[in-house]
Amino acid sequence: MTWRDQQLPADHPPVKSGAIGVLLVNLGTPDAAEPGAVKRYLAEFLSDRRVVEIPPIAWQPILRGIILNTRPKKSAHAYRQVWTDAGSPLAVITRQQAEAMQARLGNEVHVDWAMRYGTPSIPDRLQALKNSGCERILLAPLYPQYSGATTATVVDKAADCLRTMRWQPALRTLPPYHDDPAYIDALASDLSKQLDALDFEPEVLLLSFHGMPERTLHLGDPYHCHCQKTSRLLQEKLHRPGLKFRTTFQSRFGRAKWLEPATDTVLAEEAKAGTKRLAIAAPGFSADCLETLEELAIQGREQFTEAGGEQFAALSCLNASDPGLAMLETLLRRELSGWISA
Ligand SMILES: C=CC1=C(C)c2cc3[nH]c(cc4nc(cc5[nH]c(cc1n2)c(C)c5CCC(=O)O)C(CCC(=O)O)=C4C)c(C)c3C=C
Ligand SMILES: [Fe+2]
Ligand SMILES: [Fe+2]
Repeated sequence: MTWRDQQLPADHPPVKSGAIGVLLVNLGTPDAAEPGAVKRYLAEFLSDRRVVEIPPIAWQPILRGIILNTRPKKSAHAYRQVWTDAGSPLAVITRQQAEAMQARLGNEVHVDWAMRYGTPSIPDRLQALKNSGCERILLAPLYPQYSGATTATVVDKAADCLRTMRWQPALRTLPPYHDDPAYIDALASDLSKQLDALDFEPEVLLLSFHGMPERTLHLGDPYHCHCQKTSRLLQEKLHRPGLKFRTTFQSRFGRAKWLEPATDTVLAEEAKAGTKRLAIAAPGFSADCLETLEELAIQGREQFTEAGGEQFAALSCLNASDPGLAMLETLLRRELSGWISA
């Protein structure tokens, strides 16, 4: 019997110790493609002050009075276009990534996954890792480019959860990896393969990142710079002299000015300027989701072809592809060094 066991009351749950946990986290998604579930998800997501930086006294009446009464129906329709038998693509792919990391990293670590908004929640999975004996946890927000609205809010949520624990696990976080050679190489190899497999040769490749209010750039958020750097490094690595690259920002939300140029504007602009063949990739998304499968692959195609474009392809995200998983393993092992054997 160890010293610690001796301190526990007889009815205390068993305490295992010394394990290492990894928690992969992505943005979150509704539990079902129906308005009620979308409303619950949007209420949590859009109430996060890291996401909408308007004082709650001004924002909450707009959110509760207008947005949550109109957007869920429209968004649920969009979700239905991409929903799978196993659920929302973002959750399905994140789970696949976690299962693959468990197989690659072996029994020395427990790998789990969570969603920042919706389920499975960060507190729920952090507590589960702790209950399974993890005294050290690597928190991995799956956002290559840092922003307050994504990476930071994951860390905030984990910290809120740790605040409730008497006996906290030690926490490490995965840094942004927008310029990491492992990430750029994985994207270049995966996108090259997809480009070579197309039945047409694109004249233009759009690199579309999720947008943010432009104001966040002036307030010092590095997101825009991280996106531009990823884009530059990826173009260099892909090395396709005949291909024109453009970096754009998608998914504008609300009335404020967002980062430009906007993906939908550029799609129409390119087609009107005579581009007939175009491909689009979304390097900032580690998993395909509503924003890539519906907004880019479905709406983007319509925007391009209605403006005169002829051939269009939306390329997949890294998802659970071999290059994507190898990259994730490299990044995680680097952060786990000293915690697990090499
Ligand atoms: C890659 C990073 C993301 C950033 C940065 C980001 C910022 C951001 N998003 C909204 C509003 C919405 N985003 C929505 C969906 C969504 N956003 C991201 C990623 C980033 N968002 C992902 C991966 C997804 C897809 C989720 C899924 O279920 O597949 C939505 C919901 C859908 C809809 O109703 O359109 C909203 C709303 C804001 C305001 C914002 C600003 C900082
Ligand atoms: Fe978003
Ligand atoms: Fe969208």
